[in-house]
Amino acid sequence: MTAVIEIRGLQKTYRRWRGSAHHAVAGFDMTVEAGEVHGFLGPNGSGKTTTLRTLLGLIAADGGELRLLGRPVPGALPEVAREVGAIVESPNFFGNFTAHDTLSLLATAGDVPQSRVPEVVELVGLTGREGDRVKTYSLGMKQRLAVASALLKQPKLLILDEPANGLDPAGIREMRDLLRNLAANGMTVLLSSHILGEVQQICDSVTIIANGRRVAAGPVSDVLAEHATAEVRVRTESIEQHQAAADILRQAGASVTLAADHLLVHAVERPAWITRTLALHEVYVAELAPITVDLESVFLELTGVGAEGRPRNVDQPAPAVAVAATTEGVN
Ligand SMILES: Nc1ncnc2c1ncn2[C@@H]1O[C@H](COP(=O)(O)OP(=O)(O)OP(=O)(O)O)[C@@H](O)[C@H]1O
Repeated sequence: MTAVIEIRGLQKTYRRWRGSAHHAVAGFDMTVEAGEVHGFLGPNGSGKTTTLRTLLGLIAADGGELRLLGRPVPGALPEVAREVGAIVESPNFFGNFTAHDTLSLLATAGDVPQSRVPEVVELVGLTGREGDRVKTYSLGMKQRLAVASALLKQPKLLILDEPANGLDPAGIREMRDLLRNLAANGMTVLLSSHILGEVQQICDSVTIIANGRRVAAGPVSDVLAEHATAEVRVRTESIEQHQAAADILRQAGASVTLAADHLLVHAVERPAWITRTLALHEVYVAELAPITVDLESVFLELTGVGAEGRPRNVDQPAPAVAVAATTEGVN
């Protein structure tokens, strides 16, 4: 596979009021392969927008290497910009314009043939509503119009910062279908998001960031498997047997927690072993349920902050301290 986005050792420091330096991104790596939908996750203030803005040349990095579609940026941005569609800041559309007027104007400004307008309207599912004024649109429709505007130039890569922000469940679902549809047509999508259930459903792979450092990366299934707890919830035929069952399993070498109405057996490789071990003592299992791990619990575990104020888990070595802070961040 070919990497469409490569970030190595990215550093960005903002100079704050009274001159204190804030390392918003402190040596960060990310790789997005062609054709995948990649989720970029992190808590508020972890450095997602800073990373995306640096990648798009909207602010300058203080260190590290960035490549888009194999070309170094910001140097090659003039050549690759046409192949990258991005919505990093919420776009403001004129409420009195229709979606068609809006896209037509953007097509003219971007030197894109007008024939592309109905194509993108269809791609984002606005066909039939393109003649309505934007001020009559729901938030979800405005987001889809934003995606349509980013698709005008037929980019190979689409970068979206929090595309589902503020959307209701129906809007989130529409956005999910839209992104999956784009990916099915060969587009690479990078989306930053807080909506972890959605990311788990849409994305092939993820990068998780906390305090400007990467804490996990890889295919969603691998990240989940790495952090799977391999716990099994067990209920026996009668609740009175739970203490006896816990004793049997402990004697056989398992680690067991006794809860009010079930047992939790930790680090189990083969749940069938529990059934067999208990049956040998004539204790029969009524429920045997492996506890599944979801992206939300992994995210909370990985981005949790330890006593010293740093993320508990960082999967990259500590970088050299960022070079002198730039001035974009003065506020
Ligand atoms: N222009 C700026 N000047 C100073 N500090 C900034 C500036 N922009 C961002 N920061 C700080 O850098 C850190 C990273 O911010 P960033 O916006 O990249 O995070 P984020 O992960 O996108 O957060 P959110 O999910 O809330 O949008 C935060 O502590 C933020 O306060």
